[in-house]
Amino acid sequence: MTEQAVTRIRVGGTEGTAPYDVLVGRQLLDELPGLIGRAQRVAVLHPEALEGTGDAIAEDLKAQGYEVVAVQVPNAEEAKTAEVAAYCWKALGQSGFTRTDVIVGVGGGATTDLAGFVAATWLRGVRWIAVPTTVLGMVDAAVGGKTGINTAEGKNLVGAFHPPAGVLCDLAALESLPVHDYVSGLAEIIKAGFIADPAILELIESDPEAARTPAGPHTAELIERSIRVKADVVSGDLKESGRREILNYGHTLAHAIEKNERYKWRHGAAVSVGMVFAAELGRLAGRLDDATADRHAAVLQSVGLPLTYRGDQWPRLLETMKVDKKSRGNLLRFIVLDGLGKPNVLEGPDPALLLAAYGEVSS
Ligand SMILES: NC(=O)c1ccc[n+]([C@@H]2O[C@H](COP(=O)([O-])OP(=O)(O)OC[C@H]3O[C@@H](n4cnc5c(N)ncnc54)[C@H](O)[C@@H]3O)[C@@H](O)[C@H]2O)c1
Ligand SMILES: O=C(O)C(=O)C[C@@H](O)[C@H](O)[C@H](O)COP(=O)(O)O
Ligand SMILES: [Zn+2]
Repeated sequence: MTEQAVTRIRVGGTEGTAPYDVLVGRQLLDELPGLIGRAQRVAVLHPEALEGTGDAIAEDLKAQGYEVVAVQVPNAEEAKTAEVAAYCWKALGQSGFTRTDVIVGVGGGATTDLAGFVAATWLRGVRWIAVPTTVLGMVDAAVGGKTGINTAEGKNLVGAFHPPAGVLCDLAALESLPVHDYVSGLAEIIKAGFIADPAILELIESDPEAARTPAGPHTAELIERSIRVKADVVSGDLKESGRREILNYGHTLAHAIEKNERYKWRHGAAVSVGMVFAAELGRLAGRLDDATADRHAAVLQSVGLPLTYRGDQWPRLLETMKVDKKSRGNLLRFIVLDGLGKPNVLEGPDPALLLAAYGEVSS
């Protein structure tokens, strides 16, 4: 039997945190005990949709001699609440979970955001390992140490920077992912293309239909390139004091849409609309050329991502955007492009410019 190739991408340890590796390949769960090390207890957090996977990992770890605390959480954004975090803290407390024990988050970005947040807060911080099972989780959410939950007032408003000890991206997991969720993850891949690695856009544009499935010829390359973009950025700026803000491209509007939809829209779908808006904002501000701005809608639409949102919701969206984490006091700040692969900040745009840019995505 030929050995499967595993790609290892290092995320640098900055700001007092340890470096770690993101592994991309197949049959990676054998790596888990090595990352867990000498812990006595391991809490395996997984969503309802991955009950079978969660159970299999738990059984495997028990066979290796660990005491396993299995914690099943709701699917998707329903897991990113203070109530679910409290449920997880209770499970840890009742099992006697100590500072040398380890949390493993298995699932999409919602689950790993929650698992990381529980790890960041339990006993003021325990080790955790991410096992992302969605495209979006692999290329973005599980990498970089942003962890958190939502509140009624907005997306990811409570959280902590708490990098994982390792990230295992087992491409086989993507085979059970519904196409809607698979495509949602492509939005963050396309984001990486626009902000830093245009080769990503070319790969998708060469065969958009194939990009929609894990069987596509470029799946591993798209995932690895996007992880490299994220790893490069967060390695230099863990706590978002500067360059890391570029990863928020399209997110100012996206998070407002998600809140407006009571977190029923997938994050990637909202980011897609948010990037069309940000591209138009860049164009209207005189910073982005027409061809690159138009390329956004073209590539996003080609894979089946949405480009529009309700026109009548603009006043509510604008209100929500004011509590975006990039805002400073009353100053709204957006990431826009000064050209392909040249992200930059646009501060305090004229409200008329924002409204005009919203016209581009308004349905
Ligand atoms: N921390 C970060 O840096 C960061 C980055 C990007 C996104 N995010 C967050 O990630 C979240 C979105 O993540 P997502 O798109 O992965 O969605 P998700 O976690 O909501 O998962 C989508 C659905 O797929 C199910 N699922 C997961 N893996 C599966 C599999 N292999 N087979 C079948 N079903 C599966 C989940 O249970 C859920 O119902 C958002 O909350 C977003 O804010 C965080
Ligand atoms: O890692 C980052 O930094 C990002 O901004 C990546 C985003 O894709 C991600 O959605 C992140 O969770 C948004 O963070 P927030 O600080 O705007 O809540
Ligand atoms: Zn995102």
